[in-house]
Amino acid sequence: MKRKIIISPSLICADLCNLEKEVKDLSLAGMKSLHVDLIDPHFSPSMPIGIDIVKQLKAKSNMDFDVHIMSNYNEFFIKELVKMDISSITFHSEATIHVEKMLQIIKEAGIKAGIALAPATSLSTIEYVVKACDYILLMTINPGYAGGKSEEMVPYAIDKIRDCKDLLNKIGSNAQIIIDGRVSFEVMPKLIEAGADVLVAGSKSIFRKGFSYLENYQEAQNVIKKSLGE
Ligand SMILES: O=C(CO)[C@H](O)[C@H](O)COP(=O)(O)O
Repeated sequence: MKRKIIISPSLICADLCNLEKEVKDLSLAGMKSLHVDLIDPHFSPSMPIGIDIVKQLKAKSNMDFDVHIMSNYNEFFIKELVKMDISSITFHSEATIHVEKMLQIIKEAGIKAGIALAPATSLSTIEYVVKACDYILLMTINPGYAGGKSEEMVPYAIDKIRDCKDLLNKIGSNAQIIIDGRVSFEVMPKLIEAGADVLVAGSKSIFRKGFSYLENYQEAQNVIKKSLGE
């Protein structure tokens, strides 16, 4: 089957004062997926987006909302999100005692489920539950802030993606690998070669300054096509 790479722009990189217009513009540029971070203060004091904003935006958009919970209150957020028309929900294993229970609540609602890992978290923590996952989200920066002010992707990001792909192959899992954090046009080919399926696009690609969303998305598509040898 032909390999497909999805670009999922990260909502926290958009103009937060104009979210409805921003989501519309991203959709008009041709993107189908939207990465939505729900962050509590344990992960980042910035807390850019709350549950009511997600609810209102979803009611106005046909994009596939790929929600990434960065919170210690997973059960609360998951139970709210499953009432909405959300496409996928990922939550952090580091912040969850009952990982299987969370996966079960999401799957029973007919929503795709994934586990997210902060850069320093070992892949061994997901080994026994990978089969129940549709996604594994690998954070390639330490969670919290978009914008690429100082921090670059962690240096072991590519090795970790390769190791994750090997683990999925070993277990016979079709889970897709989502990469989140400082995904630039320059690094995309390496991410794709290592096994990434979904690229969360932020300040260094879709939200790159000086270009429209359409121009940035077209560039991303060109990079993807080249990387896949199309
Ligand atoms: O999860 C995130 C921050 O915690 C963001 O999705 C991610 O950082 C995207 O923005 P950038 O590409 O600018 O890093």
